[in-house]
Amino acid sequence: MDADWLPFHPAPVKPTYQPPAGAVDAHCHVFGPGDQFPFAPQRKYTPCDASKDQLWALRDHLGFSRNVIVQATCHGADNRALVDALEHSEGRARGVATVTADITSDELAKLHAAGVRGVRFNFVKRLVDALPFDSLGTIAEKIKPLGWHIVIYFESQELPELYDFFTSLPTTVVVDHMGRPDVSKPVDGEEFNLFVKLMQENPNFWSKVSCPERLSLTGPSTYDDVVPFARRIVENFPDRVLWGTDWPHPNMKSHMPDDGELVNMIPRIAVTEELQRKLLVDNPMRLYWPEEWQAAGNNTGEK
Ligand SMILES: O=C(O)c1cc(C(=O)O)oc(=O)c1
Repeated sequence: MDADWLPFHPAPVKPTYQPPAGAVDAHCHVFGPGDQFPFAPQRKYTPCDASKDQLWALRDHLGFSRNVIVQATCHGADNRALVDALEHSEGRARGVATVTADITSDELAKLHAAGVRGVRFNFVKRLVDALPFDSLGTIAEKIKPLGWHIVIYFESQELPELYDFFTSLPTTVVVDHMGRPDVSKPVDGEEFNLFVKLMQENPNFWSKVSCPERLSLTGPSTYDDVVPFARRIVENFPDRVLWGTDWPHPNMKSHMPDDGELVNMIPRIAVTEELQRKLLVDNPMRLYWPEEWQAAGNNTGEK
């Protein structure tokens, strides 16, 4: 692991906020273990191991029922650690993979059988060698028949340039971490308004209201400065938001968040029980477990 790597919190508090039954942690990762699932040669960081069993223990401790595991860039397009976790989740985890443009329909079918429902593309320059413009179009066409969605990770200052490209994507698109707003800027200022416009004018766009620990400038005691940004998204787009811990919090340099305290923030960003239920249960179930959601008598609605 890198010399300056901060490992995840060893003993998060038991949250005082109790999530609704069936809550989904819709953004988390597994790392390795490296001796079983080696990290990618082209990775930009070498993390600590963070295994599936440690993830399940955290899920139970926090009062959650399910996980959506997102392929971390340190594993590149080698999805073996992700697939292994999904296959040992007893149906309680779905995945978002990273694939290359030459992926075959057989390989996609295998990922689907394991529980993958989306592909992730990274536009954060410190995490990748090249931005995935060319491959994204090809891959989008390949995944469309499977009903998968695209997850994109980018930083707010890049959005003006990427806007037209993103809005041309043909599937449901999920944005990681609210498009990483600069929370020192006004919540109703030009920069965040552009992200709100993206969500407003493109009903196929969803947002994760995650990662206060990455975005906050005021720091870990309350992450107060992130709350108005997350609330604005939750209240304007209650049916298109997801929440996740981001465990094991790759590349945190300033501090390591307590995952229990992150859960305690949820009622501050989704302030009614109805908003909390949509954020933590209805929305992730519709997107990741639609058959089960429908079989239980719910409407799958617009994805
Ligand atoms: O900001 C990050 O460093 C980061 C990295 C990764 C990854 O390496 O996959 O995923 C995240 O959600 C966030």
